[in-house]
Amino acid sequence: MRIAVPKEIKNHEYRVALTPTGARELTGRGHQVSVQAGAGEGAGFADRDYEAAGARIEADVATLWQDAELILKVKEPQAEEVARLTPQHTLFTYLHLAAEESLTQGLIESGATCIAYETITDAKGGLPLLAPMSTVAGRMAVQAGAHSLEKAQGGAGVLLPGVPGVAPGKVTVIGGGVVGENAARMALGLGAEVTILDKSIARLEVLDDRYQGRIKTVYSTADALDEAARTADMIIGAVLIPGAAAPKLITRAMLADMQPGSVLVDVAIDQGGCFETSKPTTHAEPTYIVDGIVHYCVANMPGAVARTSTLGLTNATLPFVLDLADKGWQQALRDNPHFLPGLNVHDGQVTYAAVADAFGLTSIDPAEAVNR
Ligand SMILES: NC(=O)C1=CN([C@@H]2O[C@H](COP(=O)(O)OP(=O)(O)OC[C@H]3O[C@@H](n4cnc5c(N)ncnc54)[C@H](O)[C@@H]3O)[C@@H](O)[C@H]2O)C=CC1
Ligand SMILES: CC(=O)C(=O)O
Ligand SMILES: [Mg+2]
Repeated sequence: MRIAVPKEIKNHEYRVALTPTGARELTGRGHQVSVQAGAGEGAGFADRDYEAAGARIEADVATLWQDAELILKVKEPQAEEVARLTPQHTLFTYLHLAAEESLTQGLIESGATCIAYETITDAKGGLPLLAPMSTVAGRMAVQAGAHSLEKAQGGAGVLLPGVPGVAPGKVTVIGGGVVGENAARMALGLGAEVTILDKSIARLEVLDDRYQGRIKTVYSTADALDEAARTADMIIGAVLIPGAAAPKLITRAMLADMQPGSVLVDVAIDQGGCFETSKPTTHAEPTYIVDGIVHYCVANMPGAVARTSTLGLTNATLPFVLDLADKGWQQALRDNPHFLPGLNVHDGQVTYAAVADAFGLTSIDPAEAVNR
């Protein structure tokens, strides 16, 4: 198979979808790997490292895309990348389509086969290609939020651990999955008072057992959200309904109940965000203020720690990449029921129901697409 690895072009995105180690696995099986010149630089991989792994370096981005069958990326395609997609391409990357109607439309019109990392499942009910980046983003959320609490950033001037004689700051995490647990762990490590809200009792049981009362667990209701708004110095949004647009859990009206200079960190922004006042920001300008509340809404948080993130992400994606290369997308998805829900768009049709629902489109069953 002819495989292409473009250089990521989203703002301050330094990850790359394939390491030289991964390239060596692919070329060793007889596949042709072309890597855009400089694609690995931000993650610490030089062109010569890919060449040593048997890959070709391609300087011309148009040629790279035109020659490829399988395109490996990290972030959802940007407009100029969507324009390069054709029916010959299988695209494997994060897509987060429910948050972006124009991207969804662009992929439909491209005719390409588009498989999302974030909707692939595992036998334990998890999302194994989202989890490593959720771990990174959860861990970063507290450091981003703590910085945002400083006065120079518009924050309330609260130091999360407090000092002897001064109580620690309060952090509430909404959604106790991978992002939420990792954020809570970091906040706990900093000495903050930490509460996790979740709709899943089973998940709250796991967290309660794991942290033995050091983290408060609360069933997520409108009352619990009101209480969080009134009391928390920092609220971290970490909910997910796989593939779907995030529910808006903190409304603009609720900002009036928050202490001025409190911080909202919306990690769920890649699925549209779980605060009404959230809008995607970039690492170049990560925060903005609404009604005195600092908002941090970077949609590619792991891109800032590209070395760690690239290694973590590609450990998880490589087995799926090898399957796509060896078998082609149809057979690979037919053979693995957990790979199948990764298919989001094929041949002009949406194949993931929650994405279609977000925009009032119709979808077809991915099983129908792979058996055509
Ligand atoms: N901004 C960024 O750079 C990144 C964002 N993310 C995003 O973070 C979000 C969370 O991801 P994960 O932690 O991996 O998901 P997860 O599936 O592990 O956890 C989500 C949790 O939210 C809970 N939940 C769902 N609806 C809820 C509600 N109404 N109230 C309270 N809890 C609710 C679920 O029960 C689950 O425990 C996703 O949107 C993901 O795409 C992940 C990585 C990077
Ligand atoms: C999951 C995601 O959006 C990211 O890693 O950028
Ligand atoms: Mg996005």
